[in-house]
Amino acid sequence: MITVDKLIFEYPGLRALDDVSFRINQGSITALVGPNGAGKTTLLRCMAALDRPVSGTIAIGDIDVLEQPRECHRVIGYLSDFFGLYQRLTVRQCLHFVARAQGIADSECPAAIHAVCRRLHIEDRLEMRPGELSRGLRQRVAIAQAIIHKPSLVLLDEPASGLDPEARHELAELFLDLQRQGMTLLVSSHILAELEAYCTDMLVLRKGRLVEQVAVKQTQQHQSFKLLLAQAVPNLADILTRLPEIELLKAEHDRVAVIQLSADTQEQHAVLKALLELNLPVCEFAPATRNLQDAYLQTIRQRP
Ligand SMILES: Nc1ncnc2c1ncn2[C@@H]1O[C@H](COP(=O)(O)OP(=O)(O)OP(=O)(O)O)[C@@H](O)[C@H]1O
Repeated sequence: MITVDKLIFEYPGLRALDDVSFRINQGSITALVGPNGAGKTTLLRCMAALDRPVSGTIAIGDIDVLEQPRECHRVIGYLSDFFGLYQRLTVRQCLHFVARAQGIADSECPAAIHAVCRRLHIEDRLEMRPGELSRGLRQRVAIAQAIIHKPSLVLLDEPASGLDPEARHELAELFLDLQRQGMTLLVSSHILAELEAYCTDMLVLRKGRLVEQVAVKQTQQHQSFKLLLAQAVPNLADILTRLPEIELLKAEHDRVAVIQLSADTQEQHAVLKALLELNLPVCEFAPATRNLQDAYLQTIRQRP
């Protein structure tokens, strides 16, 4: 569990983080979103023990980040929004340097480099210098540097910026792979459409304040379904609320509804059968995915 409590950070004359509190579950992938200047980079830097807040606490498991910055660096991986790579070193030398700096024994470095390069599909670039690589490959080397010591929490600031759609897709796959290995990820990004593919949670920052924390993925026991009728049926909401297996979340114009059902597919089939037996002209009955971009825009517009 990562806990941030009542965090305040100030640059001279500017409060960049104002009483920010949240919790992140282990094994989650959380999107950190918000308009330019909202405080995302500042928050990530504080969590990485690179900047010191005025007040508040940050805990990564049982490590107090402000009190134990060195211990914190051992368990986190951090990718800065404007990362740099040593231009005169080869990829292998860059990774060896970072591995040693992270305290990996010299004799264990080749195995650590091999493992991380295999995961990031850059094994064939080890003897090249960063200047000879495309932006997407340089990004991979930078991520390899950030995770070579197998951190439990990875903080990534705008990792997808400047990447083409294919590279962004591969990045999403990589994040899911890291999650499967047991890592927790906090990813700041403006590309909301893609965050949806891998995020379990979303934190929305605005003007230094946390305005929303959303669980993006549905719970295991229940699933939201969208129901669309070919034509309107009077009192649709009343008809649906009478069915015991359904929890009505939303009904509009007697024609569209969002309902919550059991995640059990047999029970979902039984509900569809019951709807048809009521002679409802169902033309769409499908899982309703929560649109991250809509949720974000709604949040940002709602708050003054
Ligand atoms: N070194 C600094 N000195 C003074 N003010 C700063 C400094 N760095 C950031 N700020 C200000 O702090 C606020 C938060 O900046 P931050 O970079 O954390 O936002 P952000 O959400 O990451 O923005 P973006 O999406 O544009 O990267 C902004 O108003 C910014 O101008």
